[in-house]
Amino acid sequence: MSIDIDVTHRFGAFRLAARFTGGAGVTALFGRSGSGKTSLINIIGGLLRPDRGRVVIDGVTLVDTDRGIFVPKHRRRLGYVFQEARLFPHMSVRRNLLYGRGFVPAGERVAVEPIVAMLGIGHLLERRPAGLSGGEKQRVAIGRALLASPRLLLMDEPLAALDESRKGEILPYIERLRDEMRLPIVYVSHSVAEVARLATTLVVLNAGEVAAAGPAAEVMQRLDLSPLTGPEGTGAVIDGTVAAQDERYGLTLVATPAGELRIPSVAKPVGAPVRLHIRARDVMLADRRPEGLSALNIIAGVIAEIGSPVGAAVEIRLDCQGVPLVARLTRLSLDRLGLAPGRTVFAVVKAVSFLPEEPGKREGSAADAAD
Ligand SMILES: Nc1ncnc2c1ncn2[C@@H]1O[C@H](COP(=O)(O)OP(=O)(O)OP(=O)(O)O)[C@@H](O)[C@H]1O
Repeated sequence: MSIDIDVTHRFGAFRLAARFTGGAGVTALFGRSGSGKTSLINIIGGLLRPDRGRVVIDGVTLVDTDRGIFVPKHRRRLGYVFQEARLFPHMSVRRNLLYGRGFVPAGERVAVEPIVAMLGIGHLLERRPAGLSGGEKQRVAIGRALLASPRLLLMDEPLAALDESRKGEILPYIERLRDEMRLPIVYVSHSVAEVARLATTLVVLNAGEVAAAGPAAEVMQRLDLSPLTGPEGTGAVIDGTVAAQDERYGLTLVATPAGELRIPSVAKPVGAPVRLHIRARDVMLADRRPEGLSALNIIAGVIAEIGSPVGAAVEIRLDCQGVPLVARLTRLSLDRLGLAPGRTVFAVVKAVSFLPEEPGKREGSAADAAD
């Protein structure tokens, strides 16, 4: 699977000039409001015809302005999920689901039952959209998109209209599309927590241009991007696997190349992949291995980079056996500890800082009072 985009488009004073490649998994388009995310996903979906450029999905050219190619949207075999579910109010959930399927050639239709089961919407089939919760509507919208047998799913802020607990309800389903159905997804978001959890490839947009694009873990740790992600956004993404469950204390041990980390329990079997997002503000540094701390995770690492100070704060990127970690300290602490690139330090991360299964709650500080 490959996504190959190189387009320019002008709306008055705004100029979109974006070039990036994506592949399997989730390609997240991330950026502030007005950075061009929706314009870009609309160009991929065929809702917007770019002034110039090319859109090639899996070797199939959908747009090539030089060659006069513009495949209309209904012939692109793409699924679209918007911020609002946009279901037909007069139709039952079942008829909504089957709507897009009618346009798919008989031999290429996917079975309805597994998708209904995967999204947990079997009990809703005879209901009308008006009676459904926001999260249920979005699951139906995802089902309708999947039943159109798309080769790529486009999701434009699919969680933005939902409250925090509904977001947490939908995210595991999107992960299942990515991991079990292996459906490539282009996902627009301005939420760092969502991107950290879902993205395989991360494309950061700024004022219509691509500021960075690449594997999510690599892009997330870049200190030079923190003006775009905001102080809440900087952090590291670590991919690990479940090593053990500590049921007595409600913790999960996650194996990473930097060592085992303890996080609040996740309901996954031993060996299952787990992605951890550790925000820079949740990481403290010590110049020797601390003792007698309540924090459960102490990770040794070497200072790889010290970012440019912003006000009192400075961000520091560590290399912990190949695993990145970003810490935000005051400039005062940096000087007091005499930190410099190449020095070995110990990062202290409270177990509750991880909360990998509930990214919606990560935005706040609900967990900050505990260890
Ligand atoms: N149809 C249009 N006509 C004129 N200007 C437009 C049109 N669509 C988008 N724009 C402008 O293009 C810029 C990028 O908009 P776009 O919706 O792509 O950004 P975005 O990153 O998706 O923002 P948001 O997160 O707020 O949805 C904005 O300045 C917007 O006002």
